[in-house]
Amino acid sequence: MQSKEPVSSVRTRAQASEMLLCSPSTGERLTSRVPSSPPVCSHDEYQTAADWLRTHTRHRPEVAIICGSGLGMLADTLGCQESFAYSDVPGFPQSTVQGHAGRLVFGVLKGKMCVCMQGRFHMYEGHTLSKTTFPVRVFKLLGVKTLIVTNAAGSLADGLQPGDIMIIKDHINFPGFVGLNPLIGPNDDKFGPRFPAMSNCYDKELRCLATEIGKQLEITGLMREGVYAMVGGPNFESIAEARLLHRLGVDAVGMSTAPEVVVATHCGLRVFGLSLITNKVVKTYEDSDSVNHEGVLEVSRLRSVTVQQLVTELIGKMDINNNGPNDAGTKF
Ligand SMILES: O=P(O)(O)O[C@@H]1C[C@H](O)[C@@H](CO)O1
Ligand SMILES: Nc1nc2[nH]cnc2c(=O)[nH]1
Repeated sequence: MQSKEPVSSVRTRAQASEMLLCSPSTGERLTSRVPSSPPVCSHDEYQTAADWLRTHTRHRPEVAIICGSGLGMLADTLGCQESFAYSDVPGFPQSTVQGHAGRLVFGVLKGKMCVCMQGRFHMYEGHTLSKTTFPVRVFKLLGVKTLIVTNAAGSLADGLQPGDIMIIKDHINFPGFVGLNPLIGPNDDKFGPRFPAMSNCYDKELRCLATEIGKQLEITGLMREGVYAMVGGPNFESIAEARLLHRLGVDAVGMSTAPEVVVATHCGLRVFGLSLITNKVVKTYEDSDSVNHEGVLEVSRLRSVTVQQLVTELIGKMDINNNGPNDAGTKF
């Protein structure tokens, strides 16, 4: 049977989800956004941000770096710096988490033009996934070829200790399993295909190069490859959740990265990712330890120089013209 509701009063999905966030008694809005994928950003919004940045800096970055919790000091090592507060860049959301400064820093590292996000956006902050990953598409429009993602994560693997560096070999995007994927919504063909493969999303050559650099820096004892799983957060894992993740073969768990990597892979960027292990995830009821964000930031800061050295050497040695297996040719 056809609905008799006039067209003007038919609610869009976005409007309906907004209504669910209103107080039933007063109609007052309880929160501004839910982390459901739509509404998505338009191509014009990415383009506006990229154009704004192009007119405000002469830097033309080839490599983009997203700094994880407490790892933002990497941006301070860029030469010939120019930086912008996220609040000044059209369309950029704001960072709300301690340890994420909220600055976009352009500069040169080992002769390569880079742009570094001193602070990322997380789904649990209330950003839509489209906004969470907004900078990645802006970087693509700016001409970036390689994305480096770093994060702080808790370890489930017995061999990974706080202070260790896990090169991300693959990820499990748990929010994606329940429909929280940044690519949901109309596909923007200018960025990539409707159904992108994710089987090569962490570039093998860059992973091997990082392992070689680890040997030169004499930090192989701290390094190994592993699988990162993204959960929604903001709470850390219950013991039953930790055990589940462990049984599923997850080596490290965090609250970011996977959406950025999905969007980067979709638009043909070559990706390298690493997790700094900041804590062991509690897996037994006898263990009285408990994780907190301050502890995460403390370990990140203690290891940030080592992470900086590894990333800097990687950038210096990477072949910028090799776009990896996901590149289907630039469309811009
Ligand atoms: O931005 P990342 O993934 O490094 O941040 C991790 C996950 C949470 O945001 C926070 C928890 O301490 O650190
Ligand atoms: N989900 C999750 N994120 C983290 N980020 C840093 N440590 C952790 C952790 O133990 N769990």
